[in-house]
Amino acid sequence: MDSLLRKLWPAVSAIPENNDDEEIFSTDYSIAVEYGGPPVTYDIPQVIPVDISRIPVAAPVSSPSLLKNISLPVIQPIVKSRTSNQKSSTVESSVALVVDNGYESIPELSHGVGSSGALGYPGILDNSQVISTGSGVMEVPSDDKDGDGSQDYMNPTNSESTESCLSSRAHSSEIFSSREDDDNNEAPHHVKRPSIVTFRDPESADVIAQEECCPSENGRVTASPKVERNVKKGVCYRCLKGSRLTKKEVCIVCGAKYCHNCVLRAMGSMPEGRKCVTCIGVSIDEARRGMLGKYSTLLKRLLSDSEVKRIMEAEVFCQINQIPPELVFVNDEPLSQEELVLLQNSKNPPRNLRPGCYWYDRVSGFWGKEGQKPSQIISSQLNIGGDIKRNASNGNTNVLINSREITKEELWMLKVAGVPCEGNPHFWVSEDGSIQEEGQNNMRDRIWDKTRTKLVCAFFSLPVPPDLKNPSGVEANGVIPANLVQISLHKLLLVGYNKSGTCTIYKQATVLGDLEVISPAVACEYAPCVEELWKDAAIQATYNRRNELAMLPRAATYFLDRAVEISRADYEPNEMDILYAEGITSSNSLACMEFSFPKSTRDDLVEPEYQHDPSLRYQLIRLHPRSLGANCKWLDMFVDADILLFCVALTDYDEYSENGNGVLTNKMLGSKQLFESVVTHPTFHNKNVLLILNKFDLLEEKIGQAPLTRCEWFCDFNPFTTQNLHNRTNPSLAQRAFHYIAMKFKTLFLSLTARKLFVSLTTGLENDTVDEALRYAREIVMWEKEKPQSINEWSSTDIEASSTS
Ligand SMILES: Nc1nc2c(ncn2[C@@H]2O[C@H](COP(=O)(O)OP(=O)(O)OP(=O)(O)O)[C@@H](O)[C@H]2O)c(=O)[nH]1
Ligand SMILES: [Mg+2]
Repeated sequence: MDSLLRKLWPAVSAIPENNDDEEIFSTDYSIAVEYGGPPVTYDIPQVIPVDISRIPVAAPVSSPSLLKNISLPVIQPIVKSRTSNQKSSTVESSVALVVDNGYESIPELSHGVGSSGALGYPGILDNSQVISTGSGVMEVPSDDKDGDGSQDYMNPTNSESTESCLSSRAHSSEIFSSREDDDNNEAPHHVKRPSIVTFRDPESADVIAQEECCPSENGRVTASPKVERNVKKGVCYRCLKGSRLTKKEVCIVCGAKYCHNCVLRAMGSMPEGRKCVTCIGVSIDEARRGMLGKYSTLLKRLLSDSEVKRIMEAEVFCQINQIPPELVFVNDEPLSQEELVLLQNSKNPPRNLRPGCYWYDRVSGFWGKEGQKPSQIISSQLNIGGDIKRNASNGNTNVLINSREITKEELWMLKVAGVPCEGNPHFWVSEDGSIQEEGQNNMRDRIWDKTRTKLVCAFFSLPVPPDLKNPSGVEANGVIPANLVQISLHKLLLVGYNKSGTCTIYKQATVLGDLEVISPAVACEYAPCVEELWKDAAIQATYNRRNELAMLPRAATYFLDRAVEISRADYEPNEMDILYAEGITSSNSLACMEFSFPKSTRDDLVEPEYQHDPSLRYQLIRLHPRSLGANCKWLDMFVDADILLFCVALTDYDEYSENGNGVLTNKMLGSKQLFESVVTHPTFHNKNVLLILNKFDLLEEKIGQAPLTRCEWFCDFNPFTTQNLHNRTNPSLAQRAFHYIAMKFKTLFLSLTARKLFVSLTTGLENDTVDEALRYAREIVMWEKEKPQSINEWSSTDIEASSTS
């Protein structure tokens, strides 16, 4: 209820910033490793068979612009040998075809053992075919009739025409052979194995892409090529030029990024969408599934609309890019192809389905990620997956719905719907929301019939039946009635020690031109709900005892008396309203505002899944530490927060605050203590935390006069030994101090939670820095949503934050 009331309060604003030079900040490639689930395990077969029919055939290249850019192919099998003194079952040699695409000079093969020689090829290609043969063991594919290590489709006699060669091979590559040398002649299973294939872009002498291959039962190559980042961050993976600011297109398989000049050369005609030619025929990286079909401005600049459309269609619909059914687990069982088709073609299929573990209540249609509350109500009665388990959503309420123990949020929803939940009942809920207690005959009202149920669902991000969002089934002018739309909010909870700057950050956010504050629209949407809520007897009884509510700001009563009037669309604040609003939102307990990120030029710098999405809304909730209550008990209210933003003033190290008993506490130690209490609170178990180190401008002024060692926690700070400042040649004392403090918090966080802490640097008085920090928070939230769940068959991707430059 408290959160409902909070929602009614007027909003204000905020800001953070981001230091992008340090690895600990926005661009932190180790994130993927840390959050990427259990180690990936692969079974590597002794020989990966070659099936020429699987080599993708590109659509005919009809476009002059494509022809101009992709030119002609060079296909290079590379033999990679490994020393035999590696552990048993290492790969002795492996061969891959690498396709180049130019008339340009033939690169040297600095990797791989072997000699190179020309291959026959018609006309212009005669001298541009290079094949290297290995001294290691090399399996000659059955198609290789001449035994030269190449497949004979490259032979002129097998080529129908130059153009068909171009269209089918300029964009294709295939692993055609590999062999393992195992002491026992037997490959051990479920061990992480060395990469068996090295792909190499002949023009990028320093860029190596490695692939871990796993042909699955259905013949699909579920390999996850990985690009070794032995190049400078931000540069193009082909020409090695540019910076993070250079617009780039990303391969949906291996994550290689190519600049404007190289993208078409590296990706060819893209018969399966945006993949390096060496990645064609390989399943996409599941962490990039969200990118499918979302093209970038870079592509649009290079190609015509129809070409972009064709590529995007291929990317979305081609077989190899579809979700592998065996990677979708429903109630602990992997789906078959038929079950996946059934699920995806049902009337209400899961949105954005990704490989992962889900639970499905086929009686009510509730659907969610394993261990989490329901996220959607999909079609019921689908015969897919196994039987639902009691602990499917990790509920701990002793209340069951259709044999599943429900979560705390669902219990609140039932209570608001007027369902008595005493005595650990087991309810049966059908698709239309009719609810019945087990062993009782009395069928209750449908839980969705009450407006307040929908309101609670919106607040706790619980799903409502799709029909409720549009009962008529017809969209009036394409617009769904606003008050019935379930709002999907990402909640950012901002907490910090006294005077750390949370209030300033919050206010910066509401004046910040980079955010679209959408509170007025929200107020209109919720007007009918507010009215119903305000009339509710329980609310009125609570409100009548407002003198006992220490957390309720006095000024709030001014507005709550007029809650209905204020929530109306035609409400206009008078001067008194504006004055009182200031009293609510300044430093008092709690304030929240909703916003979205408008499209920004910076979007072009990041991968599509992190770009502008107008349908996504964010809520910034600023909570004062004195509102946390004993043992931070009020943090329970924020169980649905997506991320915690913890603000620390960098200047606190030599400042003291006095408690009610006159005891002085070092503010940095006070901040540390609050940090420990908040991040170890069960509410934030497994939630991401972004540490905002604020007041950097003041630190720069102060650090010269007041050494950091004045705080006992920082007693070992030695500005001359602080490492890890990467390429920064001459960091200032303040920068060293900041880095040191960040590391202290990171180490502390790791010791408390065994997780990784994200860090951002702000000067709360500067808009840009707050904007950067909020965008960084968004990326962390999005990444968390996108990342595949704990299945071992693929690796998660890294993120490159938009805020880096
Ligand atoms: N120079 C500078 N001043 C800042 C910065 N951030 C906040 N301040 C100032 O620090 C003081 C405290 O900031 P608040 O935003 O009120 O801090 P708070 O976290 O809301 O703390 P409470 O007042 O206890 O609620 C204010 O005077 C701000 O103007 C910053 O980055 N640089
Ligand atoms: Mg304040």
